[in-house]
Order: sequence, then C-alpha cells, then structure tokens
Amino acid sequence: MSSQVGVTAQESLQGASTASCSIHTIKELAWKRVGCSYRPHGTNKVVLQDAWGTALSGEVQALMGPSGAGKSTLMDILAMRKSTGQLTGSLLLDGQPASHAFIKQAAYVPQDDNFIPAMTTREVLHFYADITLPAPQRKARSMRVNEVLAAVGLETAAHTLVGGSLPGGLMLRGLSGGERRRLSIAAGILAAPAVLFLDEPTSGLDSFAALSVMSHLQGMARGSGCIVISTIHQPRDAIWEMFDKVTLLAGGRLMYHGPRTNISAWFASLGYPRLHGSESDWLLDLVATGFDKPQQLFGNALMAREDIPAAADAFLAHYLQTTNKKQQDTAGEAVSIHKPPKRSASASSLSALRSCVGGSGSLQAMQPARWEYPTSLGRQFCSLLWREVLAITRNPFDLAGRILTCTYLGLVFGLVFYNTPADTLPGVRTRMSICFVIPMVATLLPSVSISLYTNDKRIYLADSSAKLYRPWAYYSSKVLATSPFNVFGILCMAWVLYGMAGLRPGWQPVLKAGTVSGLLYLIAMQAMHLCLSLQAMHLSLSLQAMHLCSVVAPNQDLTFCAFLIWLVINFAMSSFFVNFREVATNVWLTQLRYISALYYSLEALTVNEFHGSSMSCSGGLEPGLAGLAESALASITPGQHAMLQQLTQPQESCLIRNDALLEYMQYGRPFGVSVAILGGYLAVVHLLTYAALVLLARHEAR
Ligand SMILES: Nc1ncnc2c1ncn2[C@@H]1O[C@H](COP(=O)(O)OP(=O)(O)OP(=O)(O)O)[C@@H](O)[C@H]1O
Repeated sequence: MSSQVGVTAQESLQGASTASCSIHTIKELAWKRVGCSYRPHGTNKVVLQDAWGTALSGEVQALMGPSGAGKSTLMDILAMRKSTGQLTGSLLLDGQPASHAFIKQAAYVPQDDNFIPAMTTREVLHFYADITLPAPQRKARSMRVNEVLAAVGLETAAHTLVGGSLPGGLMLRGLSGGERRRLSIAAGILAAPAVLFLDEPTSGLDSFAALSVMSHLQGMARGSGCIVISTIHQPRDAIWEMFDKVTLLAGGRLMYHGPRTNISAWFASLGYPRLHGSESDWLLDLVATGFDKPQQLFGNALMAREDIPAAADAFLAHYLQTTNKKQQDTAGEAVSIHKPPKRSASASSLSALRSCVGGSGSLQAMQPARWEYPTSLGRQFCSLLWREVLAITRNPFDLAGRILTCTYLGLVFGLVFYNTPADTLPGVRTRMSICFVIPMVATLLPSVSISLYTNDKRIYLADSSAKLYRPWAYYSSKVLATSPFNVFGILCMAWVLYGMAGLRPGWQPVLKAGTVSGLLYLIAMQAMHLCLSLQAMHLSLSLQAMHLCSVVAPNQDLTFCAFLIWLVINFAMSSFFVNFREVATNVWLTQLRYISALYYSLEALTVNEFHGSSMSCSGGLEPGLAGLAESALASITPGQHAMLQQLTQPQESCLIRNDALLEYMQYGRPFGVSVAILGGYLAVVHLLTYAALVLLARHEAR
C-alpha cells in the first residue's frame, strides 16, 4: 500500500476525532502551470500542459478525462510520486511552496491493492500501522487500527481474510470488492494524511459498493478536513454529486477545473450545450476524440484532437481571469526540471518532486535527500518477517504441495535405486548416479514454482513505489522466512532417496549430504529469483533481439529462458557427462565448470560417499562384462587375455580403493572446501539478486 506517513506517534494516535483523516490539515493545495513531457527517441512528447487548480480543506475532487488524458500523470505529480519525465510547474501549500515534507502528509491509494490474501483485514492494517506509524507501543498502534476500521466501516470484517488468488493459483474466499477497496482506503488513511489521492477507488465495484466507498470518503473529508482527490470513470449520479470540484483533462490539456455545478454552464458558453443523460458521461463524450462522433448522438462536441487546444486555451484564460492570476505572476515559480538522478527509487522520486515544487521558485540544481522512513529497520524487518511467515503458513496447499512433491521424488528415485549394493563395481556406478540425481533434482525443482514468485515481485514493486520500507528489510526478512521451508522440502527428497538407496551410513555422511542438497537448492532458488528480476528489468532484451522469445509470451517464459541458460551450464559442466581430463579440445569451454553449482555439489556428494572407503573386488568383473570386453577387443593379445582372466577371477583379498575412483574423476577437493565454495556461491547470487531488486524498484519509477 502506499500511505506516506510522517506524523508523530502522538499525532497519529490522538483521540477518536482524528480517526478518519488529517490532524495537520492543509487549508489550500494549489498547483500552477503543471506540465510533463517525455523525450522518447529524441522527440518531445508533451503529455500534460498548463494544468492549474486548487483544493480546499474538506473538499472531494474528481479528476476525469478519457484514457491517456494525463490523469495519472497529474495525480502522481500532485502526490509527489512522479520521478520520470520533464516536469514543470509549482505546488503550493497554504500559499507557500511545498517542501518535500508534503510527501509525508499525503497518501496515495492505487487502483490495484497488493494485500496478502491469507491475512485478515485487521492483520493487514496492523502490518501497515507497524511499518509506517512511528508510535513505539503496539497498543497505541492497535488503537489507531481500531479507529480506522471504524472510520471505513470495516469493524465487522476485521477478522475476515482478504481473500483472492493465492500464489499458485488457488482462490481464497474473503472480503467483497467494496470491502477490499475500503481496506485500501483504510491503509491509506492510517497515518492521517492531509491529502488523500485515490486512483479509481470505485473501479470494479457494483454501484452500491461504489456509493458506499465514496460516501465514506466524503464523510472523512468533511469530518476531518482532509482533501480527497480521486480519478474516476463514469460515476453514477449519486457519486457525481458528492464531488465539490472537477478537473477535466483531454489530450494532456486542462479543459475545466472548478465547481462541479458550474461545469455545464462553462461548456455551454463555449457552444457545447449539455445533452440529455448523465452529466459525467456527457462530459467524457464531449472531450473524447479520435473516433467518429455522429451529431445526432453526441450533439455539438469536440470532434478532433485539434479542437482541444482552443477549448483548453479558452478555459485557461477564463480561469486566470476569474482567479485573478496572471501567467507572469508565476514566471518565477515555474521550474523546468531534468530527469531526476537515479540514485535510489526514493531519492529520485524526491528529487523530481522537489524540483516540481521548486523551493523559492528559481531554477535550482537540488540534491536528492535521503528518504527518511518513519520506522526503524528493525521494526520493518520484524513486520515483514511476520507477514512472510503468515503468507507461507496460511497457504497450506503450497507448503504441503512442495513437501509432498519433494517426498514423492525421493520415493520414486528411492525405489529405482533401492538398496544399491556397496561392494560391487556396478553398485559403485549406480551410487555415483545417485550422487548426481540428488543435486539434479535440487537444481531443477525451483523452476516448477516460478509462478509462485511473480506475485511477490508485484507486491514488492507496489510497496517500494510507496517507499514503505527499506529494500534490505524486505530482502532479509524474505530470505529468513522462506529458507527453512525451502530447505525442509529438499531434505525430504534427499534423505528419503539417501536412505532407500542405502548410501554411506552414519549421521555425518547423512548430514553432509543434506547440507550440500540444501545449499544447492537455495542457490538454484536464488538463481531463479535473479532471473525473475532481470527479466522484469528487460535485461533479457538481448533474447528478444535474437527473436528467441518472439514466439513466447513475455514475463514468465522469459524468466524460464534465462533460468534455462543457467541450468544448461550447470548440467553440461557438472562433470557427470564429461570427464574434463578427456576433453582435449575446447579446454576454455570447460572453464565454465567453475560457475556450475552442480559441479561442486556432485563432487562434494561423491567425495562424501566414497572418500576413505574401499570395496571388495573378490567377485570380479561380471562374466557378461568380461565377455563383452573380450569380444569387443578385435585382436586380443595373450597378455590382455590373462589380465581379463584375473579381473574375472581375482583373489579373495582383492580390494579396490575408492579414492582411486575419485582421483580418476579429478575429485581432489576436500568436502569442506566444496561446501565453502557453495556457501560463497549462494552469497554472490544473493548479492546479485539484491542488487537486481534495488535496480528493479528504480526501473519501475513512475
Ligand atoms: N514514460 C512514458 N513515456 C512516454 N509517454 C508516456 C510515458 N508514461 C506515460 N506516457 C503517456 O502519457 C499519456 C498520459 O498518461 P496517463 O497515464 O497520465 O493517462 P491517464 O489519463 O491516466 O490514462 P488512463 O485512464 O488510461 O490510465 C499517455 O498518452 C501515455 O502514453
């Protein structure tokens, strides 16, 4: 969620009269000459131009316009969340240039919520309260949660699950659409914002639920003096009448800003008299261009995009005249800004916002300040850890499914390799195969759960755009919460197979095999997360350039492509298929084995199984194998024949040193060293994933 919080503990937790909205009300929020343009491929694309307006304490305002009109752009600028594009204009709070402190007085409720379906309404609000309210006592934060629950009429649904699609696709029943929207609003007002921005608060709701949400918002604005600015599409009449003022945009131009009750009269004065039907529908029909508008249906309306500037210029002249403002009054306040430096998501956003609001109004090169989070890293970490653990443990199908899948794989392979003999040559070969199967499964398994993690990415991006917590708090809590469950699953597979196949007995080898399997699984899991982040950043564009992915849908498939590249290197360089000593050519290619986690794991497991042991060879070569060797050798010499005889009928004391096998395979690395390398590998993949996560948040800047 996206509440921006900056009130103190005392402020946020005062009496019930402050339940719904701001304690520090802003009497007037004004914006002047606000504009935004982009420079795609060297061109200049103006998406918002010369937007003016004011909002008074307690007002509810509608921001309307056809698709692409610039509504989200304007709202992002007003909410100080815009960090891309060239921004111009100024923002005033009670007549003073807004400082970056405003970002903490405003809340932004996005169209799509990102709640964990398995959490209850109260738990969701508690999470946001813990993470955003500076109040040190949990009891005080609980009181605030109760106030907000009452304010949005969700007291009776406090213990209802949010519901929705669980990671993995299962649907969980929970809050209704209207209740869910009210929960979004509740999370937005927890910190008592002075201004509440909402993106389509009624979208997807039936007309009754939409009315109920809007009447709550109106009640809050009137009761506490906070300003509510909301984008809206096709409001029903009862909702339309709740708006005090309307801002109408078309093609990035301001067509109207002022009292709702004057809007028809204004357009009539331009020669566009109101048609029958709902006023809001007519307004949208009036300014929407780009399609055929028969006169009998649309009356006198703006027909083409070229008609927009004249109507917008007429309104601007009228607005400046009636509000007694002159363009030149603001000449000093207009601030052209450059694309903010991308130091961090929060810093870049602040930079844009501060340049937009422009201090004294002169063109200044302002340094982005560090975003100050309202709560400590420790609190954020604990709250996120709690949310992660709830999300995992309340999705039993995912948890049980993962454990059952792992156990099933262990059982199937265990049956195939059941009771492998330890003292025959074929037995050695089979046990080497098992040493490959365990890490093979650990490497492949994460790919079946890619879809489970795409949801995580969405939640993280939404939270990070609201600057709710430090990326490090998210990352470390996520790793700590998920790792034990991941390791448990893979241990089920590895130990079931280990036991059924009858690999080297003793608690130490068993523990060592578990350590290698767990580490490798965590590495593979992390590699998959890394691919997911890289794909999200479109770093896999090189694949698209090669048209490799032109036949597959983007997103998950691209992640799989990237993960597959890593998998192929792991398998090809695992040393199971190729003995590197035997590869005379392409020696440089074999160096890739050093980035194969499977290579280190296979070596560690093989060493664990065979190092320091020996086996009896008194049984000799199987007769079939000896016969094959004899017939395969075209011209066998008497000496060779004698040797074969010895191999098929050796002495009773014949003993094979298993270390000779390890030497042949070039497995000379001690077990501890391999584990240390795997640990280092895991640390590197974690670092890369974390870096990708931070970059991803920047990449998704608004
Ligand atoms: N990064 C960008 N580069 C180029 N153009 C952009 C960029 N971001 C947005 N735009 C363009 O800006 C215009 C306004 O977009 P905006 O999202 O503000 O419209 P909107 O009125 O909110 O539309 P909708 O109702 O469909 O969400 C659109 O034409 C959009 O394509």
